[in-house]
Amino acid sequence: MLDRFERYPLTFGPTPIEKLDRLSKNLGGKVEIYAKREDCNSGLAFGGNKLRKLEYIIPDAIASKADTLVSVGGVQSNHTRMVAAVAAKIGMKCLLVQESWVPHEDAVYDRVGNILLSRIMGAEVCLVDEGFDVGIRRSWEQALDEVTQRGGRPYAIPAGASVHKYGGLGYVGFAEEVRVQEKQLGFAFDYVVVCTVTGSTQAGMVVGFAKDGRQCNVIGIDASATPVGTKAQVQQIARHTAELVNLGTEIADDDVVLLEEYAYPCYGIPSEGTKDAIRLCARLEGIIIDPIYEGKSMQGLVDLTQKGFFPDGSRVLYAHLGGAPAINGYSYTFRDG
Ligand SMILES: Cc1ncc(COP(=O)(O)O)c(CNC2(C(=O)O)CC2)c1O
Repeated sequence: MLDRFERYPLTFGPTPIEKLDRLSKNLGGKVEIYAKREDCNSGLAFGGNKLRKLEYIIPDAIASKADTLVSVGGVQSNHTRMVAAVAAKIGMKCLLVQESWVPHEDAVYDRVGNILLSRIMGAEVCLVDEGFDVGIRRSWEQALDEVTQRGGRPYAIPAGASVHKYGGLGYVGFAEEVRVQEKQLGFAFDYVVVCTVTGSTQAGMVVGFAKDGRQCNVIGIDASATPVGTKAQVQQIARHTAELVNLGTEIADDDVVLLEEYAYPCYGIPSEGTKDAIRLCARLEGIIIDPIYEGKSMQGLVDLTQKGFFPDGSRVLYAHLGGAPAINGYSYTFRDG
């Protein structure tokens, strides 16, 4: 599906799929839970899902003769950390807008984790007091202008690299990769569970799995707490990406399955259920997930399994998209473990 698109290698290659035996057993043993470890996909600054997306965006950045990657996220954005890492790797400058997306309680929230890593990697980090939104940000547009006014040549990467014209391609590739691994495993997964915020991860999966009719088996767990806007963005990106790769079939609104009930209390703040899911995953599988994103998709996976959403015998693939560094901004939240 992606043969005609240039890919700039930023990852180690196919990410491993591992069976989560202890978690599966703890949840009743009727559903087989596996994880695809996108969090271990690269040596670039702890990796994660944005690098799979950026592999299809960076060729365009290089071809445009840009000298500065410009992007945006919350203070503990994984996306901006990965943009900083890629800029360092390919020898470009990096300007990051970090907005106040999270009403955090931790005194060191803007000094540890992802934002610390971005600073160490040499990105210019601008804290902007603007609230959360998955769409195009005025602060980011102003940053693009700023680079131009300085005589630089900016390359625009929107939040999560999602509404970028190539933003969905990486996770079309994810689906292609899973199909190859399924042949090796000798079975096909019945469901894929994925965290959704700016939308191109799920959108790419929907398009990629539409190739074999499994688009509705991609279960998006909303972590934006703005589900109407996020779902619309996933649908828009999926339709655009389907055209780009000549899918040959329409992506219908209902092809995007987005569950809203685990995003509470708001973007970036974990509920007790989220914190329990983080502890369960850590204590049963030694796998670290974060309070902003994967903690909420794991909360969804646990709850859905416990209430019988997946028929007995289902094989469920949990996409671990990364995000662990952000947990350092939640030390107060987890002060009791
Ligand atoms: C670890 C992790 N898991 C899932 C997601 C959601 O992916 P999408 O934005 O493609 O829907 C992010 C995104 N993070 C954003 C960021 O700024 O880091 C784009 C919001 C993520 O980092």
